[in-house]
Amino acid sequence: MASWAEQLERELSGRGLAIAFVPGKGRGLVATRSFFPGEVLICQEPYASAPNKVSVGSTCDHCFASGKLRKCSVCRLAWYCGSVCQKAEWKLHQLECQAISALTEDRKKMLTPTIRLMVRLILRRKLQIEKAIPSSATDNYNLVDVLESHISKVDGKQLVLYAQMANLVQLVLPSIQLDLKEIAHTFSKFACNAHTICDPELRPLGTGLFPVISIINHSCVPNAVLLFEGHTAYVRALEPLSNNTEISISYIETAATTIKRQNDLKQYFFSCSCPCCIKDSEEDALLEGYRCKDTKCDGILLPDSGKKAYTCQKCGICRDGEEVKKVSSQILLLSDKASSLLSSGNNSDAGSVYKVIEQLEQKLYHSFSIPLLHTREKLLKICMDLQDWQTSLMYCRLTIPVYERVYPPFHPMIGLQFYTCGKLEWLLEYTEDALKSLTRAADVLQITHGTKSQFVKELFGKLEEARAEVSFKLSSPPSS
Ligand SMILES: C[S@@+](CC[C@H](N)C(=O)[O-])C[C@H]1O[C@@H](n2cnc3c(N)ncnc32)[C@H](O)[C@@H]1O
Repeated sequence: MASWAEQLERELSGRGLAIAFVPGKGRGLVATRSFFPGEVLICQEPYASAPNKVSVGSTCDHCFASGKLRKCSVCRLAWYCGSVCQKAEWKLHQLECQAISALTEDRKKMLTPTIRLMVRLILRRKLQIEKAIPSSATDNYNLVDVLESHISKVDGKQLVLYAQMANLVQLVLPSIQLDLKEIAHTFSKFACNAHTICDPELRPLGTGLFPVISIINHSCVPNAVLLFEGHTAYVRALEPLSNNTEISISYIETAATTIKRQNDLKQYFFSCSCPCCIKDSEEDALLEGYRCKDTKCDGILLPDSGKKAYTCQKCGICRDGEEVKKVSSQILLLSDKASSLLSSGNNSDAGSVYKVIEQLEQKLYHSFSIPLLHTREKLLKICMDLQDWQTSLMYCRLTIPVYERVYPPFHPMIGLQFYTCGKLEWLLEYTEDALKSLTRAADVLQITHGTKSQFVKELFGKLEEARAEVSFKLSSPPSS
């Protein structure tokens, strides 16, 4: 019988994929035929998954769907959207349920999503070993066994934490004799291999381990994107891929300076050398850059030594370092106030403070700067929550040119922002604008999310409605 590795190789080859050793990166996934933009390269259900804290009770433990859910009456921790999911999880949850129910209330509180992910992983492996549930070429523990862990590079403090977490897992599963060192090692694998399961609008729902998808390496300018339908992970091509191309996805938020991106990648123990990370720092200066004193100039400022002054790289005008420092500290002070208002649920007052911050940031930063973008994103969310559609639309429109600058053309964030813009325009009866925005959204999202997803089908429906409305308006005689 073929080994699990040969079976996996065969399975991948049938899909036009192969595992290759990529210098400096370890294993990687490579295309062995061409793929078109939007084509699914690979899809996989999680080997193990767990909802995050916010999603418990609002997301089905099995399929990650939201809606009306029913709680497991025994452990009172697991939630399911219906009997199909409850049945699909039953053999695993039965063991999990017994373990959780035996815990004291204090211990139950220690069941973080990561601990639960580990418990479910161990139980799944046990059930597969006992052949109580099936395994396959892409669904077996051997794939988890060979995942990169970087355990030798993990610092002492983190190792202690992993050891404590392993002890806790043993307390949850007292009937299974665990190798605590191996469990700590597996926690380290989670850190560089687990993926955040998101809904179609990229809101995080939980964490999952998808061991075949984990073979895909990172790039800040990826040629593929990982998204989810329910709990199933889909990797789609973002551009035409030819034979022998290494497939890459992004592990992090890429709308950030190189320093920030490299910092976010630290948990994966590598330094990215993608084209975006090795090019000169002009783009970085723009992303975190201050604006020129001349409001008509769109130049970027670079600091002189000692940051006593900042000089515009376009017109040469200088901005005083002290003035920049003063505005920056005003913003910092207000940001603390705004975020504490926001976390106490006072959206209206938080919105007022963020509006002041946005005004100050407009004076300080270049219009493409990331801090200004983030403030406008917060204001968009707050105004949407307050149902202030007109102001929401204003902030949404302001973010789009920045998104188009900082993300590649087929990035889900661009599609989603056009979608939000289109829905707001539709609501405010700017029908022609809505049609344009929804069309732009559909162009991007049918590549990133696929034409068959419910989310894109709904978008197509709205687009049809907007098209019909615009052509009706054009064909109706103007009222006298
Ligand atoms: C999710 S795994 C990807 C598969 C991995 N290469 C393997 O051999 O199993 C993440 C790990 O792959 C490596 N990696 C991913 N992207 C990389 C890149 N762009 N450059 C160097 N190493 C990378 C790092 O070791 C990282 O911790």
